[in-house]
Amino acid sequence: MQTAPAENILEIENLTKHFATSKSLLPGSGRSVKAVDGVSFTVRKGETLAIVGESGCGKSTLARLVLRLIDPTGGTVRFHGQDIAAIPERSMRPLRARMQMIFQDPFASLNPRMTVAEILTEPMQVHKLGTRAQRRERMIELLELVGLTARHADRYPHEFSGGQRQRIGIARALAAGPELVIGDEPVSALDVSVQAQVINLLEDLKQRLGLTLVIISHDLAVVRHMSDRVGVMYLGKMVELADTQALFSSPRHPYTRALMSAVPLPDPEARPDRQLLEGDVPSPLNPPSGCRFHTRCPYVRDRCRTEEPVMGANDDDHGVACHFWREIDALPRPAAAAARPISEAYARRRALYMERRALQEDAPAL
Ligand SMILES: Nc1ncnc2c1ncn2[C@@H]1O[C@H](COP(=O)(O)OP(=O)(O)OP(=O)(O)O)[C@@H](O)[C@H]1O
Repeated sequence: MQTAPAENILEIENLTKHFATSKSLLPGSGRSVKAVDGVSFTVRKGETLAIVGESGCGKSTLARLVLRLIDPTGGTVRFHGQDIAAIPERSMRPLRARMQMIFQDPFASLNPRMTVAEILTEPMQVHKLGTRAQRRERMIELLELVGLTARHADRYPHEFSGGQRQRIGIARALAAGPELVIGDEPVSALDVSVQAQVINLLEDLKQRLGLTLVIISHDLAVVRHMSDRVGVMYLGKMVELADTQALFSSPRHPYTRALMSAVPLPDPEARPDRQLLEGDVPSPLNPPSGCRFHTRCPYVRDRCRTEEPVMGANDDDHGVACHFWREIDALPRPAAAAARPISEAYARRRALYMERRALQEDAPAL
């Protein structure tokens, strides 16, 4: 018996955002920041999809485009089949309740002049949900859902710790009952000891409320722990998309391979063959021709300089935008951090680290 394929909650096709620079306003100058440049992928109902990549590769812009917080330059974003990139703002309003965002910085994203009760009831008011009494009741429910209590309702954001503020940010995102939640670096501003608690909370809420999550992160450990699938971005392009297990055990794109081998491990002697990327990420104002990664790729060939590789879904659902990934895959693999068998020493230190993290003690750096 065949199982039905998972329903797609989002279908993103050829999504593009070029930001005009002051120079590009001059006719014919053509200078714009190609922040997101022809990205296509789907998000399946109930999954956690992570988007990873270095700073400036376009992750946050992608998140904002998906929620239509900014308008795309081109492409489509279909939410349950409806292209939200094309509809007027007024038609977007009811959809906003169904798609919400958790921001990176819980210090900046909560209005310091509002009480927690006001912060959490505001989205319900905006979306005209329930009576005043029902909203108050729901606000208390939300607090309890994220591990706070009714006692916290009349306090102001500055009275909370970073972790508690992020819990309030999560409760606010859940207030209008969304199906899709996008977390833009949801734990990267938090202390390591608090990160694990917030990650666990997000996973628990996802299960209990049947949410679909998209997590934007540069932290491969967070991504590996939380996600079902991972998309890797480089300079405005998606270069690889695969199940988390497949991506970490056999990364195909030279960029993904390098990204993973750059993850620091506790035992430096265990990784003499670490593959470091040379040079800086080129400017998105003037990205390289052909494959955008060719200027830093250790396997570059002539074709890469002129012809752009396109990511097609392969038979096993592991997409990669590289002309030569098959040949590269057949070469001896540089020890990708996540792919190598974990040594006993590393496993012991990792277990100790996780234990301390759970106990909220000062954890030694990994
Ligand atoms: N409003 C804007 N105007 C002009 N350029 C922008 C704007 N927003 C983002 N950019 C540029 O677009 C590119 C992608 O930025 P984005 O914030 O999406 O990257 P990111 O991967 O999320 O990086 P980070 O992790 O540092 O936030 C960067 O070069 C950035 O400078």
